[in-house]
Amino acid sequence: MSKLDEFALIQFLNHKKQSEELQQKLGVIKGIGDDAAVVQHSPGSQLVMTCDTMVETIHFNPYTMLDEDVGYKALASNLSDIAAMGAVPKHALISLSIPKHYSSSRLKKIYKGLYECANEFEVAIIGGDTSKSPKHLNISVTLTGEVETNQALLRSNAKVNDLLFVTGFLGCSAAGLHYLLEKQERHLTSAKLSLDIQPLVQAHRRPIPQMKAGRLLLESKRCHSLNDISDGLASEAHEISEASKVGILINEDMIPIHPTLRAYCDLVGKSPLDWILYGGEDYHLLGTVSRSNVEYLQSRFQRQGIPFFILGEVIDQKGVHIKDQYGNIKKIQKEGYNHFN
Ligand SMILES: Nc1ncnc2c1ncn2[C@@H]1O[C@H](COP(=O)(O)OP(=O)(O)O)[C@@H](O)[C@H]1O
Ligand SMILES: Cc1ncc(C[n+]2csc(CCOP(=O)(O)OP(=O)(O)O)c2C)c(N)n1
Ligand SMILES: [Mg+2]
Ligand SMILES: [Mg+2]
Ligand SMILES: [Mg+2]
Repeated sequence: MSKLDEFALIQFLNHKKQSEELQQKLGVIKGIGDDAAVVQHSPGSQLVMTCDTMVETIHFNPYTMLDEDVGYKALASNLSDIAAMGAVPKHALISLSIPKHYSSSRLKKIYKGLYECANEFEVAIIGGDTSKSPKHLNISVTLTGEVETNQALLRSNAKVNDLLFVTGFLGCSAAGLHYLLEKQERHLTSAKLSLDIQPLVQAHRRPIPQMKAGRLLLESKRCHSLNDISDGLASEAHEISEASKVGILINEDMIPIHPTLRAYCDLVGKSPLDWILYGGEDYHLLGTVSRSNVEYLQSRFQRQGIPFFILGEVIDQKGVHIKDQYGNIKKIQKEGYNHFN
């Protein structure tokens, strides 16, 4: 038996299992292979659909997350995929599998966090499903969104000579996770955290889906490709590179490093670059834009108070490459968070 690999498995499960005709007949504009699917809806708009799961022990445990955070992040991670299409979120269905030992007060806390996120980003929770689980809690969210016809921002449109941008600091969530796993204290509240660690833990527990940035990018009509960062910069850059059949060159000197991340890395002897490239769960948007449109987008983002960092470019040599401070270029592998690895 060969070993499981997440990306190979998804490819295998879905490779030519349905005819193009059937998908076309059912209005599929973009099926498997992006942050969300796009299907024909009404004349002016298309429906966007995504689902993501959080599993206790894999995505969270009592040392890393409070119950409210689990609910909040389960929806926030789905919102991030809707943002990565440039779409507006609409309706959500929640599926819960609950082990016997969970109390109703814990579930109420999970739902408190879930509704907090839903109300903040104007998502209607319209249903779901509930079952018992043998051991661990599992929360799955299916989220819909709406986008103007044929305007969804795909991974597959990056053009050689584009510049690569990101909408915020990376690596903070992975550093926050590292801190929480080392600390080994159950249900650690934010009030008990020192100020210098709070931004990292907050980035891990309460990621902010980049809804405004996604819409700004779509409405500007100047963004070529877009992806959200759930598995790390390296992995998501590879996804753009593969889908667009181009290469990506990241300039190490241009990668923004949050001062709190730098300070924490100095303290624990870790490299910020490792967490930035391979950590994941940042939920910022990574995309490409032609050089002539960078200034325009930079000023639009600045006016909205949203970060917009240029960190590389699109090249015609396949793969993802990184240039260090001495000008040396090396290839980076598609590593990062991969279930089963
Ligand atoms: N079990 C599955 N069956 C069918 N499609 C899947 C399955 N798991 C993932 N996919 C599809 O594979 C693509 C990649 O999924 P994923 O890596 O989870 O994306 P993301 O990181 O944006 O959430 C998406 O288009 C998703 O819908
Ligand atoms: C206890 C614990 N261990 C490890 C992690 C790290 N982790 C788990 S899943 C994941 C990647 C994101 O989740 P995934 O299910 O791959 O989401 P998707 O890419 O489908 O959006 C990371 C970095 C964590 N969040 N919690
Ligand atoms: Mg995604
Ligand atoms: Mg997913
Ligand atoms: Mg993933």
